[in-house]
Amino acid sequence: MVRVEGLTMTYRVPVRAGGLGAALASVVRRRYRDVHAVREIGFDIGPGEVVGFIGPNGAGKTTTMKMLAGLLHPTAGHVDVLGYTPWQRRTPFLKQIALIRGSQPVGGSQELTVLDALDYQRLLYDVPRGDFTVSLAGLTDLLELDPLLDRQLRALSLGEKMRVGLALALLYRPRLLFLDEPTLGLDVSATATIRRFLAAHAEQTGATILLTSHYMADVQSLCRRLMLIDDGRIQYDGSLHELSARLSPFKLIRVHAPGADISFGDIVERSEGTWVLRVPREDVARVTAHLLSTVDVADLAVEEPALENVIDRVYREGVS
Ligand SMILES: Nc1ncnc2c1ncn2[C@@H]1O[C@H](COP(=O)(O)OP(=O)(O)OP(=O)(O)O)[C@@H](O)[C@H]1O
Repeated sequence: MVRVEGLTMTYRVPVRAGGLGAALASVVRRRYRDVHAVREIGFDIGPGEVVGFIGPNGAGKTTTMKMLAGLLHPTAGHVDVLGYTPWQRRTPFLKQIALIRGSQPVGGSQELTVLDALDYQRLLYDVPRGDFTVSLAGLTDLLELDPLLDRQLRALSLGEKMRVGLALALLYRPRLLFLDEPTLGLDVSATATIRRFLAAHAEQTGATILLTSHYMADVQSLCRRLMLIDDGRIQYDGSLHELSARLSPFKLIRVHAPGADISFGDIVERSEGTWVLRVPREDVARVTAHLLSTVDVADLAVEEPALENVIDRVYREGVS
C-alpha cells in the first residue's frame, strides 16, 4: 500500500537578523538556512495495517504525512502509495486517500451547512448518488450527525467539526487514511467517540491507517504497530508491546487485600488495603503465586506500566 525509501525533506527558511539595518540588508541579499525536517526515512505499510506514527514536537510527523498525501514535494526519495507518486496528485490517487487534520478538520467555505458540504464533497469526488445515500446514512448514525446537518460549518464546536471532518473524508470511501492528531483539543467524551468510531471503521472496512497523536491512549487503542520518529529519523518500527517490554522491564502487580500487611518487594503505591508492586517481568508469575499463597487477596491485577511513561523515556533518552 505504502512504500517509502530515502524520503527526505529539507525546508529552506530565510534568516533575518534583528534591527532595521539588518532588515534592509536582507532585502538586498537574502540569507537562508536549512531545516532538516525528515532525513532519509524508509518503511512499508501493508493493506489493513493501522500504524501509530509518534514523536516529539517538530520530529517530522506532519511533514511526512503531507508528503505521503501529496501535499508536499520532498527534497529527495521515493514514495509509492497505492501505485502512485503522491505529489503528482493524480485523480485516482486522490480518490483513494484522505488526510484528516485535527488542527483543521474541515476546510473550504465555512458558510456552508454540513449537509451542503457533504453534498459538495459528493460532487467533487464523483460519488454515485446511491453510494452517497448509503454512506451518509451510515456515517450520520455512527458519528451522530443528525443534529448537525443543517448547521453552518463555522458554528460547530471543535468536537463537532472533527466528526464532520471524518464524515467528509470517509464519504468517498478512501482505502488509506492519514490521521494527523484526530483528537487534538477534544474533551474526554468527544475523544472517546472519535476513538470508538475509528476502531469500528478500521475493523469493518479494513482501511489502512497512519495515525499521529500525542495521546498515547489513541495509539494504544487503535494501533498494533508503532513508528517512532525523532529529529527526522525513524527510531523504532515494531509492535507497541515489544517497545514497552524493551524499555520497561517491569510490570505492576496491583493487589487489593484489606486487613493484610504486605511488606516485601518494591512497593510503588499503597492506599487503604491496596498495594502496587513493581516486579521484573520474569518474576511476575512467582511473585503472584507467592502473594496468593501468603496473603488473603480480594483482587489482583497485573498491569503494564503507563505507555506515557515509556514514551516519555524514549523521547528523552532514545531507544537503546
Ligand atoms: N513550512 C515549513 N517551513 C519551514 N520549516 C518547517 C515548515 N514546516 C515544518 N517545519 C519544521 O520542520 C520540522 C518538522 O516539523 P513537523 O511539523 O513535520 O513536525 P511534527 O512532528 O508534526 O511536530 P508536532 O508534533 O509539533 O506537530 C520542525 O523543525 C518544523 O519547525
